[in-house]
Amino acid sequence: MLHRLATSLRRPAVPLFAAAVRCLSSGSVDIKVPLNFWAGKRRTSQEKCNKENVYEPATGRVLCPLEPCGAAEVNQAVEAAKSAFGHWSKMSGMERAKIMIEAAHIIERRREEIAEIEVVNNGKSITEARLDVDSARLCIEYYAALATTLAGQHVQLPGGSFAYTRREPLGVCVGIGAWNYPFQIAAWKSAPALACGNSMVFKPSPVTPVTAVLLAEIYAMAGAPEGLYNVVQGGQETGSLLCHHPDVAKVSFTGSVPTGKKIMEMASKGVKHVTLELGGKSPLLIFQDSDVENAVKGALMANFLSQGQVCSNGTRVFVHKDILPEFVEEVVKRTRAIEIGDPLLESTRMGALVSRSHLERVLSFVDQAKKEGATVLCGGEPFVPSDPKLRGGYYMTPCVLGNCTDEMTCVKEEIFGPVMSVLSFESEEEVLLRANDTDLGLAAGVFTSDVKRAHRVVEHLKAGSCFINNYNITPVEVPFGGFKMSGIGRENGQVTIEHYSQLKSVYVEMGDVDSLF
Ligand SMILES: NC(=O)c1ccc[n+]([C@@H]2O[C@H](COP(=O)([O-])OP(=O)(O)OC[C@H]3O[C@@H](n4cnc5c(N)ncnc54)[C@H](O)[C@@H]3O)[C@@H](O)[C@H]2O)c1
Ligand SMILES: C[N+](C)(C)CCCC=O
Repeated sequence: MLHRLATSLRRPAVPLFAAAVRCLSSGSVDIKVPLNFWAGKRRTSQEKCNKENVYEPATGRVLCPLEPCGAAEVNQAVEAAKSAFGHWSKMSGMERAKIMIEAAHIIERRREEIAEIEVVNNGKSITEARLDVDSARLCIEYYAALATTLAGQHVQLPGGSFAYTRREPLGVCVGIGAWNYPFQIAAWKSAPALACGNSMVFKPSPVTPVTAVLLAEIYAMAGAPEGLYNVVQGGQETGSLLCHHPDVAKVSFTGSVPTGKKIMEMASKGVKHVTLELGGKSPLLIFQDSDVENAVKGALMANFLSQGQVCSNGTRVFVHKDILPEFVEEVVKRTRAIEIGDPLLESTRMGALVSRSHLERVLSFVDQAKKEGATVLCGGEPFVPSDPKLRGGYYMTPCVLGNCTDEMTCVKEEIFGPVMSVLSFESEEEVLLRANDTDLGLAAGVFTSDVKRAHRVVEHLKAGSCFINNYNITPVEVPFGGFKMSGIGRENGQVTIEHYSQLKSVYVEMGDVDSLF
């Protein structure tokens, strides 16, 4: 039975999964239910350390306290996952798929409610949050379908002997998420893990702890065994307990490069499998033969989704010098027109950044850019909406920086906010060298109407996800992940099955043992 999230409010209390109608408004939600979940139930943590508040970015109000899990709770969650693994891993792919498809149906029916809660906790616009929920659902549907196809190989050997391979699950997998796509990340990790027969303990970012628990309730409602997908809340201490836990077989992490390195180090102690989805500073190359209207739209998609807090963002926008004035005029015009404000309103296109400290960090990058000689072509200022209830929210105007050079901090470092740096280039050879001059390699894009140039350029770009004449589209059928320091492993697509399973080879002798001894 679903818990009632929310909401002793200034308005009537609303059960989370009450009805598929719009029910929340910014500034009206208090979360009163526990956010940890294991062995089929929401749980309160007994841990006394590291308590912190969870905020609503749109208003700056406290939503709830975060109750982090300590060693005792982490052990209970892992124990629950171990127990579920025993049962789940023995089910057929068809049986697992049935439950996952049911979970996807629940998500489809509850789309609006899940999206609203995501907005309240994350600050992104409701329009984007709905698309994130759709991506989560599609991912679960996709891996449910793949679960039914998991199979091994038969290999004929001399004398009638043979071998076969079995694709087996890893065991208890840990997922650790970032705050920019809380529900989507939880689904992108759990769907392939569960499809392969694993169980999962997921730790969301302490900044956005709310919607991963909804996913736990959804899997439970769909008929998953108790303990199949569990949620423990907390920050680095809880994450570290999970990474070191001897009963954990794999850690799948989404977050920053520095934390990713620590995760890999911790996992290496137990020789655990890792997937690392890390940061980026991706280039977008716009050639003189581009359709400029589409290139401008692509640059906006590459920079301003989720208030610019997207790992794959193409924040280094290289524009051929012949079309630079035309491009800049149009991109600035459209950036100025982006409607900022209450993320729960349909008309809003940019909501609030995730936290006060993150907003200040992003604004400090704009100040630094000015000091280093970049020109602010628009935005880059704190924004205070006229609605009094939003005055404490974490808003800024989306920013386009001109006159940028490769050495500037804004061009070198991941800002993770709505700040686009525009650079000029003259030749394909030159721009490729500059585009690849980074330790990161998550994504890259190219706009051109020359099909040969498009493929030639993509071949030379050192990035895991490349876009031709579009940007930041991530269909769940297509693998997603980074080159270089942007990560290890992939999410989505068929290949991810290999990252959540292991092969067993079985040799079968049909004759006598031919012993050398
Ligand atoms: N490649 C991708 O798919 C992808 C997607 C989203 C975000 N990101 C990256 O994530 C970053 C922003 O997210 P963030 O600020 O939440 O990242 P972060 O690295 O600060 O935190 C990510 C998660 O790791 C946990 N964590 C922190 N220290 C830990 C430790 N020592 N042991 C175990 N867990 C620990 C955090 O609590 C959080 O859940 C950006 O760099 C962005 O590019 C990457
Ligand atoms: C769906 N997006 C916008 C491509 C985001 C992918 C996940 C990275 O932060």
